[in-house]
Amino acid sequence: MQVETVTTTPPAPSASIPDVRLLFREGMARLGAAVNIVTTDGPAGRAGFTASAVCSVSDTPPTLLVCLNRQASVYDTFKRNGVLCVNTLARDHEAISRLFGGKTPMAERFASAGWSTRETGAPVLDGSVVAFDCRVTKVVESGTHDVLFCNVLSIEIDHARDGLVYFARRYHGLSAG
Ligand SMILES: NC(=O)c1ccc[n+]([C@@H]2O[C@H](COP(=O)([O-])OP(=O)(O)OC[C@H]3O[C@@H](n4cnc5c(N)ncnc54)[C@H](O)[C@@H]3O)[C@@H](O)[C@H]2O)c1
Ligand SMILES: Cc1cc2c(cc1C)N(C[C@H](O)[C@H](O)[C@H](O)COP(=O)(O)O)c1[nH]c(=O)[nH]c(=O)c1N2
Repeated sequence: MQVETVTTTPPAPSASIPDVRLLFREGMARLGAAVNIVTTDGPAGRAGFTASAVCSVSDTPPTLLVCLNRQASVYDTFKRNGVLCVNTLARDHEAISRLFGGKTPMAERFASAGWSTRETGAPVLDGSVVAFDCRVTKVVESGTHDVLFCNVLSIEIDHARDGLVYFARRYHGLSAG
């Protein structure tokens, strides 16, 4: 896999940083976001985690980004495989979001649902609202996270599925109709 990596310098440690961190999280808790299971498979094996830090970058070429904490257990697997699928969750997917967002063993996470594959081999979740099958083309390190820029190779949409958002540290359903 050939990816460009850009590194930013983190701010110098300061006694006030823990307060800023808590305030930042408090603020971000009020910025509602779709919930996704981001998966990968390949030479490094299969892995997946719950992610709300996912967003559109460009439609030409179709590009989205995913922010992944470098301390996450799945980090090395994603880094080595270089492919991923963003599976956007539906209203009835709260339990699987909790499984992939906790310290659950990987086999148990994947045993909880049905999966298929498209171009990259990354697992596509049965019943997702939309699934974006992607190749990672660029990685930017920023603070505790890597920002993964992803070229979207194929998209599967289910227009009938209700959505799921995470707001104020709770899950909320969204009507599709
Ligand atoms: N972007 C992320 O890495 C991210 C996002 C959501 C939740 N989480 C993790 O899930 C757990 C529960 O989160 P919660 O939302 O219920 O409460 P929380 O108070 O830990 O987080 C509130 C909000 O802050 C942001 N946030 C949390 N941790 C972050 C991190 N390490 N880096 C950047 N942004 C972060 C997210 O937008 C989150 O919804 C925590 O362990 C949290 O770290 C991580
Ligand atoms: C609603 C919600 C949203 C997110 C997360 C959690 C939850 C509950 N987590 C945390 C991530 O899912 C978690 O670190 C791992 O799946 C479990 O940790 P380990 O895999 O055991 O390290 C998370 N992590 C991350 O690196 N980027 C993200 O965007 C998010 N978003």
